[in-house]
Amino acid sequence: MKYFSTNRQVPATSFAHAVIEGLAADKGLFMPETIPALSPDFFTKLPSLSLPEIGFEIARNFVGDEITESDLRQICEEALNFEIPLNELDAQTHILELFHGPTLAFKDVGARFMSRIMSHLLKNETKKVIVLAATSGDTGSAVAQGFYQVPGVEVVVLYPSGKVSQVQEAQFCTLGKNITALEVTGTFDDCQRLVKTAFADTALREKLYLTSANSINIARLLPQSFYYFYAYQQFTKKYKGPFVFSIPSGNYGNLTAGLFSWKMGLPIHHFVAASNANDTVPVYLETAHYTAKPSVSTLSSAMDVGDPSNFARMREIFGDSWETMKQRITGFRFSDAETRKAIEEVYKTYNYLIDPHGAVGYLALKKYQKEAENVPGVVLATAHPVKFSESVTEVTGQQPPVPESLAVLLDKPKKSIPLPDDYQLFKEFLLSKNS
Ligand SMILES: N[C@@H](CCOP(=O)(O)O)C(=O)O
Repeated sequence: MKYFSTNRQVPATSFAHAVIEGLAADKGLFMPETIPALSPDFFTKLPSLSLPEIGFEIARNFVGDEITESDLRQICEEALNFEIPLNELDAQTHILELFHGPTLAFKDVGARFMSRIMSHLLKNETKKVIVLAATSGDTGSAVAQGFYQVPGVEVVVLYPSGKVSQVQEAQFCTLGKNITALEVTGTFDDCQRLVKTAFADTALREKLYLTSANSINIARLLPQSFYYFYAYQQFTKKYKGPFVFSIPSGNYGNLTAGLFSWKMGLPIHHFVAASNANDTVPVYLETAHYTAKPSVSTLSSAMDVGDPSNFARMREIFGDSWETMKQRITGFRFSDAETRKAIEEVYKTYNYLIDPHGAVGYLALKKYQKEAENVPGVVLATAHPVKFSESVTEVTGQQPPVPESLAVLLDKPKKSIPLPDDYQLFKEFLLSKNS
């Protein structure tokens, strides 16, 4: 399988090269030349496959012979070693709990898979690799955890100062060793821009071995498709007929991974893109105009993205046709006041604590069911409520229990380096890592 850049200014390349490069030199995102339709045989055996087996069956189509089957199987087994239960609130409302991994967010799936793939591909590399991750909260935690103490790898996490939760900050600012957190004066989009500028800086890349751990990296994105199959498997054990996925969206990696699953043949009826005030994609779906805008701070802060990277991949999937995209995806936006009300409603109706991102997903599902079609839906619950304890407790009066592993981090001193939103300063910092 070859991978091309969405900007089409560089030649198509191998899986290994696309993963190690992260972002193409022309600032495009790597896409597989085809998204293969999975065989009827795969769908026949899907009901009895475990999550790691699903991961292996999917990944082998994208990896080809660049990693042996036994190594790929082992990577899937190690990376996907936690539960992703589908919780039924009622027949119309299902919650896919993606937050049972080590950092309590859906990013654990992608980051654990990617860190193992990268370690495998780089096992004979002698140069130090610098993994860059821009984060609005969850990616930083999962990537830091995934690469912590991996020999030969330095992780640099850029996050917007004051715009992530206390728990998220503790997860990537207390580890030390090969993990450095840069606290940027700016927004997530500023962090993402700094990272993308570094990738396009050929002089810098001649000196440093850089790669990306955001969903711009195909090895971070691909595993996010695994759980759509897993959710489908669980859902269809009990229900027949069409259902939709409602996806809390920021950088749109999660929704793009869902589109990959659909292209691979998973019968997903429709996608609901659930957004907060950072509604660039819902506005596009309504108007056919994509206009990146500065992100604004909201309660669902991990989704505070004004210029989502994966929109370039979404465009590719739909052949740049707005009409076709809009037939498959409906976008909604919700305010913080609505999000708070949804957290309260879910708690009072179902005795279930949902975090602000899941709450936006819940709202979008309910709106879709009311305004478009009343089919059952699966909301992707992207983060554990304890990661957003402040708002969940304030609204419900219930404090989500703090797992022991997290309590330990919360007691540790925060280590971060302040960084103005200035590319030259960022570059100097990166160069200093080379010494
Ligand atoms: N919501 C993200 C922002 C980065 O998204 P990614 O999926 O591209 O890594 C976060 O929590 O950091």
